[in-house]
Amino acid sequence: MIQIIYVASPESQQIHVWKLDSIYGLLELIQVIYTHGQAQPIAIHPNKRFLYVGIRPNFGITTYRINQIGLLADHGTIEIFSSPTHLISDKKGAFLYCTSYRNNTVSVIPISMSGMLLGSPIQIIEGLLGCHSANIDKFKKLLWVPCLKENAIRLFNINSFGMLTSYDPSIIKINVDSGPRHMIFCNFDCYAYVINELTSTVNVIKYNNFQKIPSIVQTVSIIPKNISINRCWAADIHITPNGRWLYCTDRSINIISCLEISKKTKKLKFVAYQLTEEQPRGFAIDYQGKFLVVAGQKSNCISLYKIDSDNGKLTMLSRYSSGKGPMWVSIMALNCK
Ligand SMILES: O=C1O[C@H](COP(=O)(O)O)[C@@H](O)[C@H](O)[C@H]1O
Repeated sequence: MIQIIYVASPESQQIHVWKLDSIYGLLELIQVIYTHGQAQPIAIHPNKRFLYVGIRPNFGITTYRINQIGLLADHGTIEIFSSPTHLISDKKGAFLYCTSYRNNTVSVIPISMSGMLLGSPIQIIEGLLGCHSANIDKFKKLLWVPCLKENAIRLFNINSFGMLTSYDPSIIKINVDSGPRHMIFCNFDCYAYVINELTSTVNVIKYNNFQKIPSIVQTVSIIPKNISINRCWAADIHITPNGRWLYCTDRSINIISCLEISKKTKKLKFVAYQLTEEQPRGFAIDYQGKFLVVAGQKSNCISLYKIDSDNGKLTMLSRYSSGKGPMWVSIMALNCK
């Protein structure tokens, strides 16, 4: 399995394309792209032939064609009306959802059969205060939008035209002053994990396809007990494909924390932490759950770690300079669906 890592660096307006050598635990730089502005959020089409990146200050989304070895070719940029913070496509790759923290909006952008973005958004949901990401659950029917400034997750039905309508209930309240930011879903059961930027905690949420009200079943800190912290500043959250290990970053003390997901209850237990790159805003886990790549927005480097599948511990394998202000990491396996 050949895996390619894409790292967006807004300050140097670059995307660095790395090839993972899983035998020797190394990354090989195979391409550097100069973007049409400060590149931040990345999303990859489910067919793995297109990569989308949000740019600013001239708000836009650039489409790159991905060739058979993972290299990118510019396929044009559409203008959008808000600062892109997060991108995600629906599971069929027919619609792209662009979340804007600064403009409090989620925009719905249609994707053509060929993977090109079809111009202006067909819908813009406004008034989502500090919305930081848009996430689609395992039933592929709901869009979950953590709104940092509302301490809530807004829920939307995704209809067959990709358009959004308020779900009932329309909102999941999170603890006051938490600042929900990013989230991830368990692949095997109806559980969601939300990282809260302002308290560096994770909420475990149980949901169901027919049960209307998702419920918070646990809130756990990602900060080690032996570390005193003046300010919480959590960022990203990801789970290994086997659903056993959950990782989160905090940018104030530059750590990656590992929490174990109980097979039975799906609740979390803090296991270990790893000092890492300075201001680790984005990271990704590879398709086999063996490697983790984290970007340091202030260190201008990325680190490659090996994941110990038995205890979740991380071992640093190698480290690389990767643009200026690297902050988004996406990993794609070239030859697997
Ligand atoms: O995590 C954060 O993200 C927000 C939104 O990112 P942006 O680049 O779209 O503004 C950022 O404003 C905030 O400072 C940071 O903590």
